[in-house]
Amino acid sequence: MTGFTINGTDLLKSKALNGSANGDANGRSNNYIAEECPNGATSSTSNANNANNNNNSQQIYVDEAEVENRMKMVINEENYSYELIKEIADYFLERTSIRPVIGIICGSGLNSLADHITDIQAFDYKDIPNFPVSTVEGHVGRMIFGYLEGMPVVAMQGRFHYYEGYPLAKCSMPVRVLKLVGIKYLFATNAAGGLNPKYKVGDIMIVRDHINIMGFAGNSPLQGPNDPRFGPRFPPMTNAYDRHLVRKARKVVREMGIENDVHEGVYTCLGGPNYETVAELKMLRIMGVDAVGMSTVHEVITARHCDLTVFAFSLITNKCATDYDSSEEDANHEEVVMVGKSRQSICGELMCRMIRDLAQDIQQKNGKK
Ligand SMILES: O=P(O)(O)O[C@H]1O[C@H](CO)[C@@H](O)[C@H]1O
Ligand SMILES: Nc1nc2[nH]cnc2c(=O)[nH]1
Repeated sequence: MTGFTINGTDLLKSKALNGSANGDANGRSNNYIAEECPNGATSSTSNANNANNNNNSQQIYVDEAEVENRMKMVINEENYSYELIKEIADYFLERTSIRPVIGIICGSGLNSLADHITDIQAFDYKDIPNFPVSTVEGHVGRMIFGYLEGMPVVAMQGRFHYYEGYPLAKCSMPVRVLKLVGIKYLFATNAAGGLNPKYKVGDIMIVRDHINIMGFAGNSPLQGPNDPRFGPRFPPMTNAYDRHLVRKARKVVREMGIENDVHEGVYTCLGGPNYETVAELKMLRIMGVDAVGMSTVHEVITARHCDLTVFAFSLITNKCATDYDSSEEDANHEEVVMVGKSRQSICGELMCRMIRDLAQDIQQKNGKK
């Protein structure tokens, strides 16, 4: 329970005195008074010393047990332990005999990528213990196990975004689940705004690299204690997007005859949910960004940390306006989802051909052993 005193008047005194389950008879011993300092900082002192404090400063009563509970919540939210992630992985392993080699994350409007999977076994996120739920339109919220081009795969129809209120570590926690389920490759897809002036709506950008803008501000999915069972404290990111898979994508795109509509470029993730201002987009372009989204980067960092091989592509769902007189329509999620749906067959074909090619490589490698 928290209480507030303003100018010496205890606004929640009755609650503080009567309602504290953990406090003493006066409901006070486990409480702290946080005093608002003149410079706006907050200092905490045991309320035993302050019970009679009647000065004009603002005071905030904070219940110790409540603080502890909230700290636990924060720690648990942001740092899913290895054991908890293993429990989620085991939930799947106990319910399906499929042992996927590739994990696929379907971007906004790209749920249909999973339609190519056969012999499916599907799990709704809401039924998976300790799993978050999808709250964004265009993200179904289902984990699908099955076979694609003969390869055992698992696809996430729906991902988690920072703007939904999930910390980055929780947004990318499913990648660790998939790692413990056994995948070796992560194929991430997303919808993104095209910042490179050459990109058209409906084009595809093979992600060559990313700029982790949220990381510039110290926000990382790997923040907090490192568990070496997942990976090292300081993982490198120079080969974040596997160069062999990028080369393979180039070949596949040529075979499909779509090379004029496909590019290689740099993706960045902003926190969202708002789209960018013109000034922000100009700055991102100067930095070398080709496509802007609100996902993928933290998933890829988490994937590389646990040594998964990553391939990613963005579907360009809108063109980013970099001048104030631009005739581009304002970015909006309806358009994003609609373009996703209208380009589902080309995106699906790219994904299937990549996986077919990769399956051949794996078979060849295994044959050589
Ligand atoms: O990255 P995905 O999930 O594909 O979706 C992108 O599209 C949505 C905005 O329209 C945001 O969620 C952004 O991240
Ligand atoms: N941040 C961002 N995310 C998107 N997702 C789809 N389009 C966009 C965009 O223009 N900006």
